[in-house]
Amino acid sequence: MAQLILNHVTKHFGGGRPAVSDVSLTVREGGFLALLGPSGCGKTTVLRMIAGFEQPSDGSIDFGERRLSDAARALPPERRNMAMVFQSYALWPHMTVAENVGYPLKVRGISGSAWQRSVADALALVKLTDYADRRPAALSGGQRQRVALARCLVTSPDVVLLDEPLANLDQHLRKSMEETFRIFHERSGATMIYVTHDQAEAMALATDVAVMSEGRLMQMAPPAEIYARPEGAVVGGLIGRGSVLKLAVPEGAPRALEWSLLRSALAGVRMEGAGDGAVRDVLVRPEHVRHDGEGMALRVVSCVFEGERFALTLALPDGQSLKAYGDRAIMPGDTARFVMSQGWRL
Ligand SMILES: Nc1ncnc2c1ncn2[C@@H]1O[C@H](COP(=O)(O)OP(=O)(O)OP(=O)(O)O)[C@@H](O)[C@H]1O
Repeated sequence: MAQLILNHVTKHFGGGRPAVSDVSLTVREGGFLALLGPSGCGKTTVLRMIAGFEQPSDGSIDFGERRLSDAARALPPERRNMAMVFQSYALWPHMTVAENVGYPLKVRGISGSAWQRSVADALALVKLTDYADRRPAALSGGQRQRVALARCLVTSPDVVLLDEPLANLDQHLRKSMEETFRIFHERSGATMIYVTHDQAEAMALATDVAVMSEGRLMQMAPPAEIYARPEGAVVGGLIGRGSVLKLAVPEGAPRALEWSLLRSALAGVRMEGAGDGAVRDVLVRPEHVRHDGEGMALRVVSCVFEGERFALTLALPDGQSLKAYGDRAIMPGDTARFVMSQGWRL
């Protein structure tokens, strides 16, 4: 096993902005990297370059000491010991579950009891032992995705690439599949790279989260770190459900902002050192906004019951919108007092 290293990787498909622009990152050995970002930001292109389906226009991709590709040459996909799981599962409809799972072994000339054993182990891991003789058409979406995972497991890949593998499943199934992915990752020891639109999924599964925007890597960090200390408005707006506010914050203020400072900024008080151009992006998490008699009076725009709490949208004096969580309903249109216990300067 080794680290997967992308070194200043760029991909042009011709004309206009590159699909991927100067991306450098290292996936730790056995790590689980979630690649997150809005549609068209280049996530799939990064994955396809790692798999070997696309070649970088510039930069290089290494696995440990081994050069996988650069602009001059590229190792073909079948010589990378990687496996890719797609949104569409890509199962053979005429083969049984066991035959689908064992197909990559057959291609490698493995048969007989070695074949049986590997297929049985892989099916056991994804809890599909009893489904070995079924055809894919007789399986649910989640079961099909587990067959695709088992098929990728039999070859003991160094790297598993997953392109939105849960996109076609309902919310409940996604949760249980997350657990399957976690077990799969632990047992296989493979490095996993997971492309998703869904930040909650990324946070739940990954050891590291990389956020891309317009072909560029904006930030890469462990989930708790990227949540607590996002860099810039794109990452701040994408990770979690916070509000990115435009506030006049004094030059030299700390990144973590306390209520006293936030209150002055909200009240439009000109602070020492805050010139006209000192409006900055400040992230405020809904869990840091609480109903408090000592707080600032804000108008409630909406109040939605989410089961374990109420999700509120509040209007700041200057019209900006702020999300908050509460433990009781407040009528839209009413005014209540709120404190923001902390903010984060992006
Ligand atoms: N084969 C191709 N030829 C030309 N342009 C391409 C090709 N593949 C991707 N692109 C362009 O590269 C950009 C990045 O695409 P990519 O599929 O990597 O984004 P993505 O982040 O995976 O998006 P999504 O989340 O919608 O799948 C897009 O503008 C896309 O149109």
